[in-house]
Amino acid sequence: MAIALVGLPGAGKSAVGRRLGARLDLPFVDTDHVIEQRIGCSIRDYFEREGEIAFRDLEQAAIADLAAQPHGVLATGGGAVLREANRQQLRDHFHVIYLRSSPEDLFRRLRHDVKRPLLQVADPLGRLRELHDARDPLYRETAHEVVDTGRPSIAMLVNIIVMQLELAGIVAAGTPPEEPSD
Ligand SMILES: Nc1ncnc2c1ncn2[C@@H]1O[C@H](COP(=O)(O)OP(=O)(O)OP(=O)(O)O)[C@@H](O)[C@H]1O
Ligand SMILES: O=C(O)C1=C[C@@H](O)[C@@H](O)[C@H](O)C1
Ligand SMILES: [Mg+2]
Repeated sequence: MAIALVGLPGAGKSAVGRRLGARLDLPFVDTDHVIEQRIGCSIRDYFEREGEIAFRDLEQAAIADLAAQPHGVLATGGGAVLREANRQQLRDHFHVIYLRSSPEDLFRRLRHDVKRPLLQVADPLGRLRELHDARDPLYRETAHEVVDTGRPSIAMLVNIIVMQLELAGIVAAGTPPEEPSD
């Protein structure tokens, strides 16, 4: 079984994906980590040194490799849907879930973050609004399901996703629920 999470930076793809993988007893893979292992430095440093297009090429190669053997829970980078080739690979080989978040919620979560290169600007909330407007249609086009992340905790989101996967017949019913620890 192969599940991919898409959504804006801070939507919870890594945090939710890791716990969803543990819950379903599936390996968890984060494309950002795969890329960092390949380049041997942080994405932020690579962005600064080589630029966004070089990063997007690496991201496309990583997604193509992962889609060739789809298995487990995949957290994609926030910009993975920008390229048509990635949207198609994800849609064709994974059950794709869009973790939708408002720019305001994301800003609250990420305002002290220094790791996300696209948000190191004077007006990060404005930047998140632009990213949301530009990418929301692409996330929707890629995803088989949309889950709103505004109110639920990470543990609740895992429970909601598992319930939806059970209803859709993608995982067997009856997986014990996540403890609400956050
Ligand atoms: N539903 C939520 N409630 C509370 N905190 C959350 C929620 N979702 C994510 N967070 C927190 O927000 C921060 C960003 O989450 P995470 O790193 O999982 O985002 P991401 O979607 O993987 O972002 P990126 O695309 O930049 O990799 C983390 O500190 C995470 O614990
Ligand atoms: O939203 C984006 O374009 C990005 C999100 C991160 O996950 C990384 O993939 C990178 O920082 C780019
Ligand atoms: Mg992440």
